[in-house]
Amino acid sequence: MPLASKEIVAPDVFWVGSIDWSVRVFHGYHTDEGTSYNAYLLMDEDVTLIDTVKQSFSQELIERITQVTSLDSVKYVIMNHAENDHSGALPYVMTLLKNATIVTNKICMEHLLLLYPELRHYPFKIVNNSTPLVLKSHTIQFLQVPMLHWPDSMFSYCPDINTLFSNDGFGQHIACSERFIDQVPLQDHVLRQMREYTANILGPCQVPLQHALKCIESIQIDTILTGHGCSWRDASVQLALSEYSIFAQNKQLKRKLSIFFHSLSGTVKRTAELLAQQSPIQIQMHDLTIDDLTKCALSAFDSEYIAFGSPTIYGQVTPLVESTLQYLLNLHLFKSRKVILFGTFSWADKAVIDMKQLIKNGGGTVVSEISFKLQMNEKIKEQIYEDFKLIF
Ligand SMILES: Cc1cc2nc3c(=O)[nH]c(=O)nc-3n(C[C@H](O)[C@H](O)[C@H](O)COP(=O)(O)O)c2cc1C
Repeated sequence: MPLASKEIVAPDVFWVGSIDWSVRVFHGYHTDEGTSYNAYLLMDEDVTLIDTVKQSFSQELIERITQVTSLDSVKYVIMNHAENDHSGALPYVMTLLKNATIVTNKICMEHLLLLYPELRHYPFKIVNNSTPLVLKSHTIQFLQVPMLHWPDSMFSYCPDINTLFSNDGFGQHIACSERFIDQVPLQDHVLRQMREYTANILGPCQVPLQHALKCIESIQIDTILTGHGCSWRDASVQLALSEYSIFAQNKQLKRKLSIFFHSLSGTVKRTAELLAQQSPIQIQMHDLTIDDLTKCALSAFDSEYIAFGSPTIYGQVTPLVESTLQYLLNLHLFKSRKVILFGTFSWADKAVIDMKQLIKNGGGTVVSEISFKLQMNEKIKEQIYEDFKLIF
């Protein structure tokens, strides 16, 4: 059966990826809506496969390729990044693509050979920004975008069709039957998923992102074909670029307060609710016993204000608060944010002290500390009121 025509995603380019409808956790990231592993086949006399899929979808990838062309006609397999969601199928695929050479950068080749030693039996062609791959009727240029989000990450760009193969760049974890954002009824939803992906995967990558945007600013892009989720074409290309540009400059911050708390018997929870009541700005509330880290990162992503609350338990902040706080710190999500800490104790406050230390180590700015013994009183309420007058 030939591949459906909707899988022609750019002139001479077929989508040959896989949709993972049921994956819900992806290296710790909660993929509530599944994801896709997008691979592409560029039809030329020198047929070129761009990226592969997760190992469990290897056979599906082969079937899709054979719906378009013979396996023997594939001459190159470009690997833009070595992580297993893009490379897992590569060892199997190479056993069947008898005439193919793996095309990638030096770091990516090193990663691939460490992950899959059997690949040493196949030819590699090492490329960089100044060594394009010249096919019979197309040229592919390579743009190294290190740390977006691994040191080996690169974009491939085909100027003949103004198409950027962006791998993890501009992606989102969504499983859907549409290939482009303009085919999806709720485009805001795709943007939200892209922000969630950005917060959780690219959080610490603002500088590499600035570099990547600089690399592509002078090239004509009609289509961005991503490694996950929906791709971008025509007018939506600008939307994708402007989303990334906003994040690269940390301009996504809004007047919003994200409150994260853990409460064993309700005191900290009641305090969180009081903060929400007093706040003159939009609130997002996260009970850490319910909300996962992925959602917490998305919430913090565009919040100018972040509040964390914990009781002192066994002489310290609770592990749940500590790990969430550390996760957000690792993703640089305290950068330029104002932080409010609140906690309760029975005999010696330590939770607020611990949280403050963590935030100080991570370069955040604490603007208010609220700590009280067992029960909130009028004096504490007054402090919150006064602090909020100054903060907001
Ligand atoms: C298992 C347990 C351990 C606790 N350990 C401490 C502690 O080490 N130091 C302290 O001052 N209070 C300790 N407390 C008291 C709590 O910090 C206090 O009751 C707090 O107000 C509880 O907040 P919550 O109602 O939001 O859970 C402990 C309470 C529990 C239940």
